[in-house]
Amino acid sequence: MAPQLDGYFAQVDALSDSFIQRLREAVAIPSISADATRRPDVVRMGHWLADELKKLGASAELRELGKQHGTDLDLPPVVLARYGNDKNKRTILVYGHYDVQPAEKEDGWETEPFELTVKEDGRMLGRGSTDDKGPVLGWLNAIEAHQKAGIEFPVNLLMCFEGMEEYGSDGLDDLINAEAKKYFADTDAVCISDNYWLGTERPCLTYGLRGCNYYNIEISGPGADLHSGVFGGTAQEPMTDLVRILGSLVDTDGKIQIPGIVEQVAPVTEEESGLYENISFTMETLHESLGSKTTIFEDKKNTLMARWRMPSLSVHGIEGAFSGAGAKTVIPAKVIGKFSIRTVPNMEIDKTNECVYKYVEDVFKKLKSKNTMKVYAQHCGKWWVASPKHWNFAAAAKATERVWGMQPDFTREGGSIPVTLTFEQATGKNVLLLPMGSSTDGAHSINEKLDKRNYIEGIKLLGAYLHYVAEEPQN
Ligand SMILES: C[C@H](N)C(=O)N[C@@H](Cc1c[nH]cn1)C(=O)O
Ligand SMILES: [Zn+2]
Ligand SMILES: [Zn+2]
Repeated sequence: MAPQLDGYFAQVDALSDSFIQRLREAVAIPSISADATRRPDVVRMGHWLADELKKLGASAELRELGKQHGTDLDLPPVVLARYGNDKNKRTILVYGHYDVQPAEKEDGWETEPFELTVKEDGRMLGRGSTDDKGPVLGWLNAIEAHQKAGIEFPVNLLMCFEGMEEYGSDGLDDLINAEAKKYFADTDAVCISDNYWLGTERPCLTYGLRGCNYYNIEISGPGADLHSGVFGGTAQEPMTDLVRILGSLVDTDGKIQIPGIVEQVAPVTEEESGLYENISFTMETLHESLGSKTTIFEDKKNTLMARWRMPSLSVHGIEGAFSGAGAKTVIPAKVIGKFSIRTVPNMEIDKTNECVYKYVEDVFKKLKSKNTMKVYAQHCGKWWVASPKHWNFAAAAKATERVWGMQPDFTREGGSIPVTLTFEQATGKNVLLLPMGSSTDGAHSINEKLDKRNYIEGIKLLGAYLHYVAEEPQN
């Protein structure tokens, strides 16, 4: 089956240094979507990607999305591209994102975050290496290896790469819905490479994601930041109110304290209960990727369920608060607390928001503070669960066996890719998540990396998947 694959694999190996160089160039562009001052870099990254695609002979265009919600800031463009237009071939739509999370060397990075550093043990450190520049470039590299090996590309490839995924995919839903019957009209299936293996050895195919509702709690009082020696004890402090509210949202064991949240969660079925034991995941691997043994649960089943099919609430930070080294005796005048809830079936965005607003307002009222409080959702994306019983998954499973020599685990993911559900609903086609990186990659964290082995074998996997897609019979 898929006889040309050996030639393709040999070409990927031969081109591996230039594929790493392509990733180095991409990592060097600090395309941080959450930081407005970096917006020109995000835009530059979109242009760089479109140019790389054009050099490979793809037709690529930059689609503007208008202004960022509630601001005067232009959103970065979406890169839409097509490679191949043969009516006798299947058409696969792939999605990825070219924006990254913020990163500063001072956060504790071993290396400069925006300089790809390849270590002797094969770790390729750099912001965006695994999330999601490595996987996005995987598709481009697969095209190039086919061309250089003189092997016919097995499918038509449609590509949609956005620059706001790490900030709620602002504006993308509208574009996907508008293009469903136009640019994406001949899509037969969708593939997204933007998540991770559960461990470091066994690859996986993913059929579910949690959603994410992201909240701000704004508290203000004094007209300006104050000297705590002069005003401490005389003014009510926004920060004091905020930490009391934030501290009331969730307990030490992750139990969400907001009424009406866990009540929405779908009950565990008997069939589902048996699923977890067969997944290759150990608490030791979790400790390795966590960098500590501070887990809430001691066993695999409860841990996987907590990640995949239960909601969680995380407190992320406080805008406006003193957070530097040393000791600053300031009373901040206005602080914004940030937290999010990862949502699961059958939670609803609006119902969850109502529960959060009511709870936060009640807690604030009980504080009897004279300060002003505002709570609102900054962005919300829905959870997604699909059926892995589809030729799209069958092709990916065969490709995994061919490249990695083992069957993949079928997993769900604790993270969120807000547009997955939009693609499924807008195109009416099956969506598959086919990860490249592993559990120790540290996406969103310091020292984010992609192992060279996962990058190079991952490029082989993406190409092999497309060959098996071309061979797979209709369901
Ligand atoms: C799984 C994916 N690589 C990812 O990191 N997604 C982000 C997206 C996001 C940001 N805000 C809300 N969702 C994530 O899961 O945090
Ligand atoms: Zn991310
Ligand atoms: Zn991502």
